[in-house]
Amino acid sequence: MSFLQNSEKQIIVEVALDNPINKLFDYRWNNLCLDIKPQRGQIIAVNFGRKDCVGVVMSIKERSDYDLDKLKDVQGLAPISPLSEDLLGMSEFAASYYQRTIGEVLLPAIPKLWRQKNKWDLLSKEKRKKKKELDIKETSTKEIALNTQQQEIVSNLIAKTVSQEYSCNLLQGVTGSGKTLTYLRWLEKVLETPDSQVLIMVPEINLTPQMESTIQGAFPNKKVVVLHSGLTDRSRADHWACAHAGDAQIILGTRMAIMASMPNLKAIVVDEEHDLSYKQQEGVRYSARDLAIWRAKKLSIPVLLVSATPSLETWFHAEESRYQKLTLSNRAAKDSEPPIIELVDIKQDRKISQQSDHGFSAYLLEALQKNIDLGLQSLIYINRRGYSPVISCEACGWISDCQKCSAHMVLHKIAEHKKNLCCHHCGLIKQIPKACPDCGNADLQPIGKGTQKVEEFLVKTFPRAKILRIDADTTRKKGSADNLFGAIHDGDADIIVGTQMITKGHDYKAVSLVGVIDADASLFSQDFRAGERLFAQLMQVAGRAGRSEKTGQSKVIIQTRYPNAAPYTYLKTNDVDGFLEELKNERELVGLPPFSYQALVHAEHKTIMAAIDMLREAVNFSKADQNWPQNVSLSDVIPRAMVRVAGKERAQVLIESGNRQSLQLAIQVMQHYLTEQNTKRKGVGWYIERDPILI
Ligand SMILES: Nc1ncnc2c1ncn2[C@@H]1O[C@H](COP(=O)(O)OP(=O)(O)OP(=O)(O)O)[C@@H](O)[C@H]1O
Ligand SMILES: [Zn+2]
Repeated sequence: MSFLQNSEKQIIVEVALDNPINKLFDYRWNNLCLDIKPQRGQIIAVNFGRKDCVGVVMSIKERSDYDLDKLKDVQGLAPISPLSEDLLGMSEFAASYYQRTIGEVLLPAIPKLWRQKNKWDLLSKEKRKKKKELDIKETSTKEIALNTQQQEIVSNLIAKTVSQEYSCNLLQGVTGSGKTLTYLRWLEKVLETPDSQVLIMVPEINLTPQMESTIQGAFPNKKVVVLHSGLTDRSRADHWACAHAGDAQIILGTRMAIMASMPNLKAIVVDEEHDLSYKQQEGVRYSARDLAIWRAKKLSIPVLLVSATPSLETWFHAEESRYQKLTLSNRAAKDSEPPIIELVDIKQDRKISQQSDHGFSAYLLEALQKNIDLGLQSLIYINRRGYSPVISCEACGWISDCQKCSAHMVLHKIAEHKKNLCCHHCGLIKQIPKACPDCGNADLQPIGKGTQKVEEFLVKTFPRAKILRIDADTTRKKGSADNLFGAIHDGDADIIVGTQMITKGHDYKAVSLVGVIDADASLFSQDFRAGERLFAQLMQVAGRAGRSEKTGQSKVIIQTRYPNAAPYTYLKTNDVDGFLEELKNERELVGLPPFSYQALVHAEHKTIMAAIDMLREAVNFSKADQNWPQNVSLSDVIPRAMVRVAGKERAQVLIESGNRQSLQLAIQVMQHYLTEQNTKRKGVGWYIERDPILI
C-alpha cells in the first residue's frame, strides 16, 4: 500500500536549498520509506530540477499550495541529528540581514561531504587515518598565576556565565598583557559544567599553529576540534560533525566556525576582533563577529571580543556601555615592558633619498647591527610581497600593468637568476619582457620594494646574520609556516622580514627591535578606515617586541615622511583610546559609521558604462518608489577605486542612513529594481553588501 492510499495525513516539509530563489521548497515526506518523523534542521537529500541535491528542513506542514501529486518525495536523510536551533535562527537572521536566501546562508555552512548524499555512508564510518600529533607546549599555561587584573576579569566573566544571561564584553589589553591566558582561564570554568561547548574564533590558524597546541595544552582532558579552510574535506566534515554531536567541547576556528552547529554552546571568544578576516568577502558577505554577538544573545550566553586595538565600532559600543569593557593595562610576562617607539623622519635622511632603492635609514641599520651583536632578534615589517611592485622603462615610461586588472604586475624572484611578473589580483603570471614592449629599450627597472628585495638587501648588508622571510609566498607549502615560526622561536633567525603575517598574535621571546620601513602609503587611501587599519597593524607589529625578560628595553623604529600623522603620534604615546577617540569625533562630525549604517551596491560588467548605467537606473527607480525611505542618502554612482579585476569593470553606489530599519527598507527597494534591471541587461553582475569594510 502506497503512502497516499494510507489514511494517515500527508506530511509536507519546507526545505531550504542553496539557490538564489527566495523561497522554501515543498517536498513530500514519505513516512514508509523514511521511517521517522521529520524535524526542523534535518539534512535531507532531494531532487531539484533534474539534479540531486541536499537541503535542510525548515518547517513541517500538512498542506501545500501545490498539487500534491506533483510534489517530489524526500529521497534520504543524513545520518546525523538535526542542526541546532540557534544555528537555524541565526541563518534566518543572516539571510534577511544580508539579503540572501536562507539556503545560500545555511547550505555552504555545511561541509562539502555532508552535502553529498553518496558520502553519507562513508562519513558515518570511523575514519582510520591517524590523528596528527600536536606539539603540545611543554610549559603548560596551567602553572602561570594570573595577576590581579587578569583575576578580576576572569571573576567578572565567570559571574556572567553563572547568571546565564547574554552579555557582550570587550577585553581590551595592551599587546602581551596575557589576554589569551585570561580567556582560557574563564573558559576552563565554563567547561566545568558537563557537556558544555565553547567557541574560540581566531583570524588565522595555519599561521599560528601554536594556538592549537596552547589550547589543547590548556585543556588536556577535553576534545578540541579546529575548523578552517586549510583542512581536507574529510577532516572538515568530521570536525564539524564532532561539534554538531556535542562530542567536541572546544571548537577553535576561523570565521567559518561561527556557522558550525554546536548544540551546547556556552561561551564565545572572538580573538583579534578587529581583524578584517572576520568579514567574508564573497558569497554571503557576513561578519562573523557580528553573527557571534547575535548568536550569544539568542542563546543568552556571554561573548568576549578580544583586542589590543579594537575596531572603532566595538570600542564605541563599549564606551557607550552597550558592551562591558574589561581592561588589561600592563604586560604580563616577568620584566617585559612595552617598546619605545621612535619615528624617523626620512625626509631628513639624505642617504635614503639618494639611494632610495633599499629604503633603510642609517639609524635603523645601526640598530639592526647592534641587535645582531647582542644576539637578539629583529623584525622588519613591510606589507608588500614580491621583489618590486612594478617594473618600468626609463626611456618611455612604460610600466608593467596587468591586462585584466587596473593594477601593476608585481616582479617576483622565483629562482636565483629568474624573475617573473605576477598580478596579485587575477593571478596572471608572465615572463619579464626582454625589452620594453612600447619602445624596445632593453633597460627595464624594478621600482619600489617588496619583501624579497628587502631580504636580498639584508642578506648583502649583514652577511653573517640569518635572515628569514615570511609572507604568502614562503608559507604556501604545507608545514612551511610551522617551520619558519619554529625557527624564530628556536632562536634560529636574526632578522625576520615579513608582511602582516609576522604580526598576528605571535608571542616571540627574543625580538627586541622592530623596523617599519614603508607604511606611509595607507595614509592617503580614499577608504575612511585606512588610518584605523594602519594604526592597528603597527600596534600589532610593535607589540611583538620586548615580550620577555630576555630582550631588555626594546625599540620600534618607524620610518615615515609624515611623523605628525595621527596614527604615528598616538602610536608613539601608546594611546589606543586617544586615537580611537579622535577617530570617533571625526566620524561623528561627518556621519560615518558607527554614526550611520551603510550598504554598498556593486555592479560589474566587461565595460564600466554598462555597470554604471545599470546602477544609475536602479537608483532612479528606487528613489521614485513610494516605499523609498526619507532618511537615506545615496552617493553618486562611481567606478570602484580599483576599476578592473580579472577583465571585469566595477562600479558602486553607497547607501547610507542613520537608521538601521530605513537602510534595510532602502536595500529591499533597490534589490527589487536591480533584479528587474538585471533581466533587462544580461551579463551585468551585481550584489549588495551590508556593512562594507572596504570602500
Ligand atoms: N599572569 C601572568 N604571569 C606571567 N606571564 C604571563 C601571565 N599571563 C600571561 N603571561 C605570558 O605573557 C605572554 C603574553 O601573553 P599573550 O600572548 O596571552 O598576550 P596577549 O595579550 O594575547 O598579546 P597580543 O595581543 O600581543 O597577542 C605569554 O607568554 C603568556 O604566557
Ligand atoms: Zn590581473
